[in-house]
Amino acid sequence: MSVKSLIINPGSTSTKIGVFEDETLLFEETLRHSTEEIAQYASIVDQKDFRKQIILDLLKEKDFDIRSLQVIVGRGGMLKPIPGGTYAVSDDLLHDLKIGKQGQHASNLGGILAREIGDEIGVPSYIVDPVVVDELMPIARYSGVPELPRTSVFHALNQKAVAKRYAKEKGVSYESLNLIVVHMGGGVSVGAHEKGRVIDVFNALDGDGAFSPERAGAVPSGALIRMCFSGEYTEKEVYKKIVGGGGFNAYLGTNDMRDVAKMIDEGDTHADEVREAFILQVCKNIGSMSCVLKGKVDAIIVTGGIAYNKAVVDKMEERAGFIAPFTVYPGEDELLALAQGALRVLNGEEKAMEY
Ligand SMILES: Nc1ncnc2c1ncn2[C@@H]1O[C@H](COP(=O)(O)OP(=O)(O)O)[C@@H](O)[C@H]1O
Ligand SMILES: CCCC(=O)OP(=O)(O)O
Repeated sequence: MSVKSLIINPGSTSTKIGVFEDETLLFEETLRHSTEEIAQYASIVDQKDFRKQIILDLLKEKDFDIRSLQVIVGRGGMLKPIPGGTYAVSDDLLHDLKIGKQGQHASNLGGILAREIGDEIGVPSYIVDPVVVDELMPIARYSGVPELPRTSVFHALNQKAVAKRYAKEKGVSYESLNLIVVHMGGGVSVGAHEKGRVIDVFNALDGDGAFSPERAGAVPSGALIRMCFSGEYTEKEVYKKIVGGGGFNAYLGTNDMRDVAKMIDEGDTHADEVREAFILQVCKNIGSMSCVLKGKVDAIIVTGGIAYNKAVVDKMEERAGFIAPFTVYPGEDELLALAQGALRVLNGEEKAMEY
């Protein structure tokens, strides 16, 4: 019997929704959220009803009977560090998504909404390869301050999905390759995949990588400490400068790279410089990961929404193409990867992981 699934993928700048029958996509929709729209809500959990309504409206518009679904699958969020896999949204897992065990990010809403809608219609809910999948090698955890270890927070689902897609296209196994995967979405993550494990990654949320449409990435630590203790800002205000209001938002007032491209086309030299700085930072992250892989890099895979921007990708290749050949998969394979994760469990190919 075939399985109909509803897939919910909340990102920082979008909500992506898909309905599948087994692995066949019946319909999908991506709704983009401007900074102003998101700013109306004090916290991620406060966005729940707004994002739920978008999903229910889409199903209604498609005249789709929600009761014909057998499973709801959400993108997994800021749980404790865990191995990759498919997890049922248990009470413990739901609790950790609600409190944001490792922090606040839109992906926390994936599991919360999957469980809420699943419970309403009496079907199971799952998350797959959440953003906290942790395969770091021990030495990658060192930051220089023992109380502040580096952590694995990244686009695990899509990084793994595109790496496996690349391996399949080359007719080899993911476990035989060394890859650098660059995901450029609302956040940016650059991961070193060594023989099927992400042994090092720049944390995409509030970590040490490149700036992104809405995040600061690494900032000078002394200056940040002085800002924190200046008395001019609350903790929440400083955090907002790092996550939400950082990066392109801070420099240009938009989280949408298409706006940035338009500004540049219209002759805005400041916008052009900001974009060049972004490209430089991402390429410096790629260079770092080439050392993690000791120079043995089979390919650099570029993905995420910003990978649709040819000018950005061409300039990146100009700077970092000497390391390894580039392969570009614009957007992401997350909806299908989520559907497949649940199907593997429902078809008995894999056991659901225990949280
Ligand atoms: N077709 C496109 N061309 C250029 N930039 C795009 C395109 N589609 C999305 N983007 C940009 O990609 C970023 C969002 O990427 P995405 O992976 O969809 O984000 P998220 O899932 O984190 O919300 C935004 O800055 C958006 O403007
Ligand atoms: C929290 C890590 C994943 C991430 O940054 O996702 P978005 O780009 O969708 O915000």
